[in-house]
Amino acid sequence: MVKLAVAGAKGRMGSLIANLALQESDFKLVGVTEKPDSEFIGSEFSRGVKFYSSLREFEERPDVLIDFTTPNATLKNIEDAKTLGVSLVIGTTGFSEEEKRIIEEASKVIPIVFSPNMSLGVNILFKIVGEVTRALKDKGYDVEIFEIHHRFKKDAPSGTAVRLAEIVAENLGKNLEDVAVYGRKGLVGERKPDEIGILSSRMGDVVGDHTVFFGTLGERLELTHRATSRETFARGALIAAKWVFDKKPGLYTMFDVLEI
Ligand SMILES: NC(=O)C1=CN([C@@H]2O[C@H](COP(=O)(O)OP(=O)(O)OC[C@H]3O[C@@H](n4cnc5c(N)ncnc54)[C@H](OP(=O)(O)O)[C@@H]3O)[C@@H](O)[C@H]2O)C=CC1
Ligand SMILES: O=C(O)C1=N[C@H](C(=O)O)C[C@H](O)C1
Repeated sequence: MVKLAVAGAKGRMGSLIANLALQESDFKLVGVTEKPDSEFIGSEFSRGVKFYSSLREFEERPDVLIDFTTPNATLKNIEDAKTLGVSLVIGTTGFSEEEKRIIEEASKVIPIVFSPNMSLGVNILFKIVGEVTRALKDKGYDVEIFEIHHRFKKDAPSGTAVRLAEIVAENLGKNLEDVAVYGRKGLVGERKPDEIGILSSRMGDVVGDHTVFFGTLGERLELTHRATSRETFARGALIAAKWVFDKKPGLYTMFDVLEI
């Protein structure tokens, strides 16, 4: 049985993950967290499980912490997880390059699964996009990435769109920041052949749509993933928690977890 902690348990993802974990006999939910100034600290989440302000306050040490919060909160949790020897599943997005390096450093001490998207479908999309990019390289195809999310999302572009753009750039032998174009406005001139366009929309309750376009003169190929329920991410995070708890320190992705 995996002793589990869930960060940000009042949030859209945190609450779903914690509630699903309570229904699974493979997990014992030993506590959940919210912001230190939250009115819920000290109160009951469900079935005797308490809200804590940090991992350090837990009465029972968890094996794994699942974190879908904000970059600042995740960085704090990483420090506590390193001190206490707790494995991590990080689904939070919106990290700077410097913050990603901190996660990489921490993975020398504890095992970390870090993925901007825990759904099987998107991880298959990551694979396919790499393959298609290699197949169409130097054949005159423009690559553009579109993403749509709900109006409450704080970071843009989505972590998934950034990862898709990185995969395209890696497979074209480019450095993403040299070729990325984040939206367009004004007299921007003709599209350069090696640009990777990344466009974000926010509306209503869209759970998460991602499309990678490969367009040339006379045709375009569109690879789309649409999430219709957050359960797909939450179930992926729980699979990752079961997988990571007895692993050696290292930085892992859902490719490792799902063996794809
Ligand atoms: N990898 C994946 O598959 C997926 C990743 N995500 C990512 O997960 C993150 C969270 O998304 P979502 O659940 O929609 O966001 P929410 O805003 O609904 O949830 C985040 C929760 O974390 C809480 N929080 C903030 N600071 C702390 C802290 N210091 N300690 C504990 N809790 C804290 C927030 O509290 P408060 O509201 O009071 O600030 C909130 O309850 C985003 O980065 C999102 O992009 C989302 C879906 C799938
Ligand atoms: O904030 C969200 O909701 C989501 N965020 C992730 C991202 O930024 O890629 C994954 C998913 O699309 C939902």
